[in-house]
Amino acid sequence: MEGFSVGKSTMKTNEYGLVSPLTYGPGVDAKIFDCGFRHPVEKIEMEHEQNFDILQKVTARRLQGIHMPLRLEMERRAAAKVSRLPFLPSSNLMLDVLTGKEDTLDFSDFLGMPEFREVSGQPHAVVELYVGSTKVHGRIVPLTPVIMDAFDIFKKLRRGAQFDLKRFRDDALKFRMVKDDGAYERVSDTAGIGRRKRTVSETSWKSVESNSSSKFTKIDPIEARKELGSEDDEENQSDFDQESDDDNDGKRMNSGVKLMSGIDDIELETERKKKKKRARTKSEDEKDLFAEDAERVNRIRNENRIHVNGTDVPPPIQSFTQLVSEYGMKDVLIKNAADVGYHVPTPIQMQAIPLMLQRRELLASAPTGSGKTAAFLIPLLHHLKEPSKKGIRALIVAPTRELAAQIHRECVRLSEGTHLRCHQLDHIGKKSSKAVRAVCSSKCDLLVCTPSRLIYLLNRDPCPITLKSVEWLVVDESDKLFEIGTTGGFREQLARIYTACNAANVRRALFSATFAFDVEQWCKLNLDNVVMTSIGARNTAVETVEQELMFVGEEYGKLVAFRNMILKGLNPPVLVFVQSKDRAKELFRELIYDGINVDVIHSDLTQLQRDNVVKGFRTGKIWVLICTELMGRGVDFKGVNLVVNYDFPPSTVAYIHRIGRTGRAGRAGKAITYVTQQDFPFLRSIAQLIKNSGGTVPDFMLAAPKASRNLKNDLKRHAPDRRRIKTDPYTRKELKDMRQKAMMKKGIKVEGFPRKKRENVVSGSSPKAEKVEQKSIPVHASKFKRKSGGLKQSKKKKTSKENAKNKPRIPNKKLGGYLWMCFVSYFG
Ligand SMILES: Nc1ncnc2c1ncn2[C@@H]1O[C@H](COP(=O)(O)OP(=O)(O)OP(=O)(O)O)[C@@H](O)[C@H]1O
Repeated sequence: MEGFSVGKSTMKTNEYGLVSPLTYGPGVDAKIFDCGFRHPVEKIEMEHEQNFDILQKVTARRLQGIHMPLRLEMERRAAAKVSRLPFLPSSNLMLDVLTGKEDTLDFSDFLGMPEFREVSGQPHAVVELYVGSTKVHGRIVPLTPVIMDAFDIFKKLRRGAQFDLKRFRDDALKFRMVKDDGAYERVSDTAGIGRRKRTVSETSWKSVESNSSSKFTKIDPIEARKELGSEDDEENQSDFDQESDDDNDGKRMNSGVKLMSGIDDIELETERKKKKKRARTKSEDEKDLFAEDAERVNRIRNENRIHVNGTDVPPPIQSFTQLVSEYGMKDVLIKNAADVGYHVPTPIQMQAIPLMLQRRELLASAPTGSGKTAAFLIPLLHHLKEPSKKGIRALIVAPTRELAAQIHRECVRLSEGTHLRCHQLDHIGKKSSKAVRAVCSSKCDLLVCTPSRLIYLLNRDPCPITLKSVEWLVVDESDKLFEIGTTGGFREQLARIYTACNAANVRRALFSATFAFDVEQWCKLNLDNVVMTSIGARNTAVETVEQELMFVGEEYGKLVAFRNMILKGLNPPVLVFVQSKDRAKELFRELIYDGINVDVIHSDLTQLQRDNVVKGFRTGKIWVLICTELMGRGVDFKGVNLVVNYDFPPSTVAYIHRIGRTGRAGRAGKAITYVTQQDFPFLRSIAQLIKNSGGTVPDFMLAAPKASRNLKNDLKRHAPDRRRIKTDPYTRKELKDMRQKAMMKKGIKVEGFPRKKRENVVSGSSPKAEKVEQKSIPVHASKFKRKSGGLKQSKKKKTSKENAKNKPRIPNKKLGGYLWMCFVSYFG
């Protein structure tokens, strides 16, 4: 690595000895090109001087990860005399721009066809370019002092390029590249432009006369070739030969001069033509190869339904072993992947892995269960290489603890034998876990966590954790983490984490099964040359799942339908989604006596209880797991056969994720969604989604009215009120509560509901608060309070007369009838 200063900034050359231009000056638009491709990698409009920094940043990034040399093309390339861009291995060359004044700008890389010019009495290879709107000439000079004259530079620059001698005839004449009489003379002297070497053409056409066709001195071509010098030299000049030959042909035709005489000359000519043909086929071959390659890449992408949006996207891989040969990945990682059962990459892995290996920032979306976890873990483990004392270098954020635990498990399996330390931030409290201690003492290379836990640590004073050495920030279920919740949501937490990862070289990758518009916009604005990749159509349900919408009438119809399904025969494991933890508990109480192994998971359970339930479900001890949205995303239970949406999902996105718990990794699965009258306003979008993914949906469902945006947003914020899941008789208290609730909903004022907080006359606090207080206050004080009678007074029994007076009317006959029906059906 060699460092040098260009203009105001200092840059380092990479292994190819390349540095991209830094100093173009305000008002010049520049495009950076990757030489393998013709798409501009970046376009920077340089309006201010600060923009140099942007260009420098972009360039620095490119130098880190790109395996191919960079090219820079002036925006006004059309104005330059270039028909085909020469491949420019510009190591050791720089462009000295001659502005006519004293100031000189330095360029280390440029594109343009050089001409020969006399600069300060010396011949130089010069290119024409623009600085701002001013046309200037740049002199190509060696960057470090080496013995290189203008011709050497010229030769080097024009390798692979067409050189138009006709066009640059004046220059060619000036530097005696052609003869005044029209015949061309080849200049192959490496010592200086003025010295000439006799060439085959020269020796053959020793005497060229404008209007004579007879006076030729015959020269032995073999001798001539000997004179010409080494074979190597000739090879180097092949392009030149070709062009000068072209021109020679033209000249000869024009002037009507016969240039050849004798068999040897003919032989020589045939040989030259053959050579020319060979050279042509070579360049054509190259072109064909490039076209073929592009076609092959497109074919692979089409076959796997890979869509990419971004510049300079590497081709997808087709096998994991390709990673070893093309990216130098350690065998152990490939072996670990094979041990886990990953032999062929899934489409998202095919494209996301090479992107991340090239340190590209990306937003990836692929169907549920398509292997996104490995798609980011494999390149992360490759980048981390081996344990380091720097601290956390890769951070993975996931919305739920269960998902974080799952990612951590997979990470541990894939990193076996690498000695990398992967941890999950799980238990934080007085008794911090081993993982937390490791994280706090920088003995962690890769950390998986939920945002809240990380924020908890970051908010501590003194902060026990640093994210300054994070090189990769991966956000799984990115659209969920971008959600703005009622209490601030994940977005704020994510923003905090994002700003805490402030290393200069940090890269970010966002993954999800669903694409959200705001995430996409954010990525475009904030990520560096982001690539967006998606598999198949965006925001669609996974195709391996058979989907069904079942109309069940009213709320109680759901339980009937579920029991019917059990009677017909259940194919466990089954996941049942309800909208809230209360409803999860209710359904659990209903099903527990039905003779099936059922359990429930929700956020009210302790961590240990949640872990045990998940474990039980994974090991097959639990057949039916009732859960909330908590398990809706990311969690990978192998072989779930059926997903039941007991409560209608709040959005199509939630639906996609919920039903994605089945039909994973190409397996088949089934999803049933119960629809009640109440769900009709939200039915249409999901019905349409099912239809689009090949499912059958009754027409009346497709014709359901469209929900307004407000209604949809409301549904996202608050789950709809649903009747309780219950078949055993209601207690008197429950009945009363239900009646009152129904009346409240209709806007009828009900006395005593919701029950007013009974205030203590003395303290002004509620009895509950008082109880807590009483525990902490001294005995004598509590005695005093009780004696004061505040509480007793409020508990004073009402007379039957008062009760009758206060008894609310029951305007809802329907509800009464329904309750009566429940009562009769249960006891009858
Ligand atoms: N290359 C592969 N070959 C075979 N199986 C794979 C491969 N990659 C991943 N899997 C398996 O596919 C299943 C789903 O993977 P993963 O959990 O990463 O999916 P996902 O795309 O993250 O899903 P979700 O969107 O639901 O989070 C896992 O059981 C995993 O072991």
